Amino acid sequence: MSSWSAPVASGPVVATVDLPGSKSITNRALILAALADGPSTLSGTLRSRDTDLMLSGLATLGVDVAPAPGDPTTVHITPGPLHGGRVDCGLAGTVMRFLPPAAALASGTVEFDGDEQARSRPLSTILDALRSLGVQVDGDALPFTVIGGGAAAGGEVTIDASGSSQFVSGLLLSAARYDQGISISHVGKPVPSTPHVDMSVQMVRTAGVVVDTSVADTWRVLPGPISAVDWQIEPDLSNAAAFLAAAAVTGGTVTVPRWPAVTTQPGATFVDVLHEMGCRTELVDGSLTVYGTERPAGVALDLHDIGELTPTIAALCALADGESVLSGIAHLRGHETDRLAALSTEITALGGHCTETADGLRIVPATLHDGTWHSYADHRMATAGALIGLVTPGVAVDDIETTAKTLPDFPAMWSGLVGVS
Ligand SMILES: O=C(O)C1=C[C@@H](OP(=O)(O)O)[C@@H](O)[C@H](O)C1
Ligand SMILES: C=C(OP(=O)(O)O)C(=O)O
Repeated sequence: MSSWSAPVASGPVVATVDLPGSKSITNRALILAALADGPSTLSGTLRSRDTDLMLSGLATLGVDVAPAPGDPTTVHITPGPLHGGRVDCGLAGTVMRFLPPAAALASGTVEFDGDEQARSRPLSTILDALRSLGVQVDGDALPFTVIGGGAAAGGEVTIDASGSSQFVSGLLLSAARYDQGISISHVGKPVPSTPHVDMSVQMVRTAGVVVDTSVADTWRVLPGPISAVDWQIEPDLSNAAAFLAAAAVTGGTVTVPRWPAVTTQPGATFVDVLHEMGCRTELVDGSLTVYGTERPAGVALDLHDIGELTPTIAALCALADGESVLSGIAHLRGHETDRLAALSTEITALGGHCTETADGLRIVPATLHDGTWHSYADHRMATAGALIGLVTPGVAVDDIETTAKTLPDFPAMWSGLVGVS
């Protein structure tokens, strides 16, 4: 496994970083385009491991996927009759949870598998939901099989989506194409990452689908066509977080252009986190600029809605000038890796104090030292290690290549922050 010496900033980082498309928006747009009533074009498409797995999965099932010559971020999607095939989900939650409800509409058997590490990610909630909606599914985790009958009944289903918002989103995205639509009711502890559910609702509505959300924790999707839409994908604001954090830990200035004025991306909330830590931000002409302080302040934050930002925020907390408590994120144990265990192990190994609580982390800053930061095949663990290494000489991040899950250019972009090419 590779070892990447994290670049060290010799002073405040001053940079402008233009981020590629959002993983979450790209993979939703791809499902909707594949099930639409005509061809669609995606512009600003993220091309990364997670989104390329979605493109390949759809192509395997009979969708015509055509990147524009010379511009891989413009992708033409022409729906076709779906048939059976083998889908590799890698470690992508959006592929393993969004594609099975679409596969249920195929004529044929669709076999799903993924990385070894993906086999322990929670899936039974959505597979049980499909079974109760009239779909034949063998298995409760990867690998599993969906035996598509060319159509699916749909109807009402009650699920406990407290383990992942993606269970709700996966059903929402394909629901209109089920004979009776799907009415999803959630019963259990609160659904995490609700901005991601809002993103799904907003995008299916943009595609002309009727969704009734007037009852709390219930999403009633009426049956009907999904309209073809030419999707313009926003930059990935969750990937932006690590770069903005570079300003926070070096007292620098980082600007991200094309920052959407209105968005459902949870990454937008990172601005509030930075304010809480003592940074200043400014949105001018569509560009967001963060002005860092010398040392961010410790914080007490409930991250239930923005769990995917936790590795970046935890790294900031390890470099802060006071204790932090991050809560509401028990579900992160089912992310790419058990992120609570991984963060506490790695921060502690570099001399910090980070302990797991029942639903989060307690981080007491200490002077960090050199050492190896392990990534656990988790892109956001890798970027968190890079952030700590930016101000801690001698940090080597193993498997930095895992950032290709959502940002293949991360090592070069990060080195660019300190002027190393
Ligand atoms: O729907 C999505 O695009 C996502 C939903 C969230 O999943 P969880 O609700 O499982 O945290 C988030 O963490 C993930 O990175 C992307
Ligand atoms: C949790 C994440 O990914 P996934 O879509 O694989 O769940 C993430 O990107 O932080």
